Amino acid sequence: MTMYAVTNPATGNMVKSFTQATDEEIRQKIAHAHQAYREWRSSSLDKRTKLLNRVADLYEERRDLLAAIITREMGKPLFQAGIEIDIVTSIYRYYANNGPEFLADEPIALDGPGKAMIRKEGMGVLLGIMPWNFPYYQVARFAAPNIMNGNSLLLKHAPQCPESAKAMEQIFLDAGAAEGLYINVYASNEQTADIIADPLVQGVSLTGSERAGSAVAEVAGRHLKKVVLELGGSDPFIVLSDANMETAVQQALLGRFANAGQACNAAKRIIVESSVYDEFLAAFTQAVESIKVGDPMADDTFMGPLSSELAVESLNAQVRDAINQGARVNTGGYRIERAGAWFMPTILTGVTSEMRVYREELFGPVAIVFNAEDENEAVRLANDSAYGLGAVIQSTDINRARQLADRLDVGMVNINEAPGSAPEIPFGGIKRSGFGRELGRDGMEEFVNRKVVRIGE
Ligand SMILES: O=CCCCC(=O)O
Repeated sequence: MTMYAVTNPATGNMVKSFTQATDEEIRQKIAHAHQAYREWRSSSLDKRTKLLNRVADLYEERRDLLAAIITREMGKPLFQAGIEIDIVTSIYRYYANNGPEFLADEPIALDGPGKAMIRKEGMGVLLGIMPWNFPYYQVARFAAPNIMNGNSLLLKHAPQCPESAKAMEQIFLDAGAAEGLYINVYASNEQTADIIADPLVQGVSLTGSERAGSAVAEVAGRHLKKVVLELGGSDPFIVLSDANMETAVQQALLGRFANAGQACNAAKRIIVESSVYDEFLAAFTQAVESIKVGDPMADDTFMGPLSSELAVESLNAQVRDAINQGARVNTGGYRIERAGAWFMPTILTGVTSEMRVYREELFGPVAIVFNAEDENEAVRLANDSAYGLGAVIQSTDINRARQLADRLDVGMVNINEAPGSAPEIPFGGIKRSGFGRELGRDGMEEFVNRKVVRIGE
């Protein structure tokens, strides 16, 4: 079986396949990464800043080429792929510019004589396991802070992203990184477990499904390795009675249908206060029906195919289950019959707790809209989920929205903003959405040795 391959989801055709690493090659890669860490851990902060800035330059220079690679790998429209690369560039620059300050010694005020401080050092070789939905961005969130920390990295990307994985490794090499500082590895799940178990590997960061998260955490736990998990979400998007309707509709559309709805923090459950439910639903349906679905290489396409045949089959099964149990389809609701992995932008209403879509993450272009009697009912519905990643609140009364934010069981709340991220803002969730944070200062503190140095008088 060819595990690492590019299959264009717009056509269903396999374009290229890549050879999986042998066990021996993986052992060598780990040893190289460890050797690179031994040198990199004592490199100057100036050298680290220069490397990350050079990486950012190369993302800028190769923007078009890199964008075309992921459009082919996972179907993201070309202009959205370009935006992803711009965000990646800003993440590398953010850590290049702010990393040295985050790594400064922290003096500790002592009650007695002497001096003490926390110094921050790299921990060693880290493994990143990254998904296909934002092939460059997900890697940047892990790579930029950890290269700045003085760690070295092994990257196991999704089997459908071998070409972007290779392009990212090449960028590090071309930017002047020492051989072994950033290594791409085409590994199977079994080999990945062996990498986690290897004594030279100190930690693992995974962005992906709950299934992958619990498999990785289990192996990491057995071998006492630190883990960061950024898993799924079924984020609520709450529209209060005093929301600006135009903003709410526009941000719900972006929040649910950008990247064909394939984002952990997408606005998957739209919960609308009863007094504005009809108005919102009518305007939202009209907006969803105007989404331009088509060739992801074309400039005016907003939504391309889903990432793979498997993705479209799973989504279709969830939607069919809901329809069979009485959910209403306001628009869409079906697989587009043409070669490739296409699904119509869809709105479901009348969803009840017996349906799979009520509890499961919907990783595709399907919005569920709930009618909530009032604010309390909106909070109850929002929190009735095993996930706890993010939430959006739409209201013109900021005090009301802030109070409501305090009642939501999530890691992140956006008020009057579509879900999204920025290099300086920590990203992560609670409950079954995982633990740990990426981005911002918090993202640098996950895999760092906060070494205490105490000096007696
Ligand atoms: O799957 C998670 C993607 C997060 C995208 C974002 O940061 O907005």
